[in-house]
Amino acid sequence: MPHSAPAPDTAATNASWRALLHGLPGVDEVGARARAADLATRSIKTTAKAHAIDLAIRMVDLTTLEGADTPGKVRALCAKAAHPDPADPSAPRVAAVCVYSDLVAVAVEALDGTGVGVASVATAFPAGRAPLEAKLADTRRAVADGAAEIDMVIDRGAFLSGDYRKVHDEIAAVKEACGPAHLKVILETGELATYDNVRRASWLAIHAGADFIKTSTGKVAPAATLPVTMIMLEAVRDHHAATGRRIGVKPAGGIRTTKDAVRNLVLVNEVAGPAWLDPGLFRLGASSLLNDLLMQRTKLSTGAYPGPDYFTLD
Ligand SMILES: O=C[C@H](O)COP(=O)(O)O
Repeated sequence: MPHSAPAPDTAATNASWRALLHGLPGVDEVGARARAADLATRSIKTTAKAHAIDLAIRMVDLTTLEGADTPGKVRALCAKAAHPDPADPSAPRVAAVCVYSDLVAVAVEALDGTGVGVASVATAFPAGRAPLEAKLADTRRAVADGAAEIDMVIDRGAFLSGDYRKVHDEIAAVKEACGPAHLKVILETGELATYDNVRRASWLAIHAGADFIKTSTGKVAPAATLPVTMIMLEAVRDHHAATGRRIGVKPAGGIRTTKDAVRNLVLVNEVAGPAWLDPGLFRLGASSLLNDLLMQRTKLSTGAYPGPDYFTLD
């Protein structure tokens, strides 16, 4: 059954948003967990695995979002993003480096000419508790400093109170402030309580102008679980079927191993379809996944794991 419906017009009342979102089909929670678990057991052949690892590397948003981040740490991360394996130039670069907005200019300079994008979290990440004007100023600053992608958080308090119009209008305002930059909308699914809410928030974000929907900030558990990513993939699949427009998906938070990455790729292929097996439509937000992908890549090509100090720390 399609999980999409025509969006209300821009003047829609909160009641009409509520009627539409609560009119979406409910998620069978047990069935969703079982399907995601079943897909997670699929194995892939060695040749496909080499391809999957390189694709996963190209999909990584290499992330550092710590209070202790420094320009030096961001420059080191950028060097790694552009040349993940200095001993093997065939290793692909990652999609983007993701940093706080005050470090965007540092990342933009460090990545100039590399083809790696700069993404910035914004809108009072991770809690999103600030007046809209502050969120818009944060967004505009990141874009002015050169961020090509903005990762915003939704107002979970408003969403859980049923104030869907507020959530929608805030996303739409941030989208406008983004100008040419792509907008990823973080749902923080670990705070949304139910899979039905994950589906509703996905739908709301898509209709408010999201270019990507993203699971989590990485600061709240559970983060990017397979059932949640599956529900979000269903939403973008159904939106595409209804409108012809493709929205991207970004699981983020707790994705640490090649096995995690491959499971996500299987899910993408099976649920949204092969068109989404592209960094333009699927990203893996992760601070410490890249090293494992590089280790497994080296193992596949040489037959042996590199030593523990071979790759620089994520
Ligand atoms: O957006 C990405 C997340 O903040 C990264 O979370 P992680 O440190 O669990 O990989």
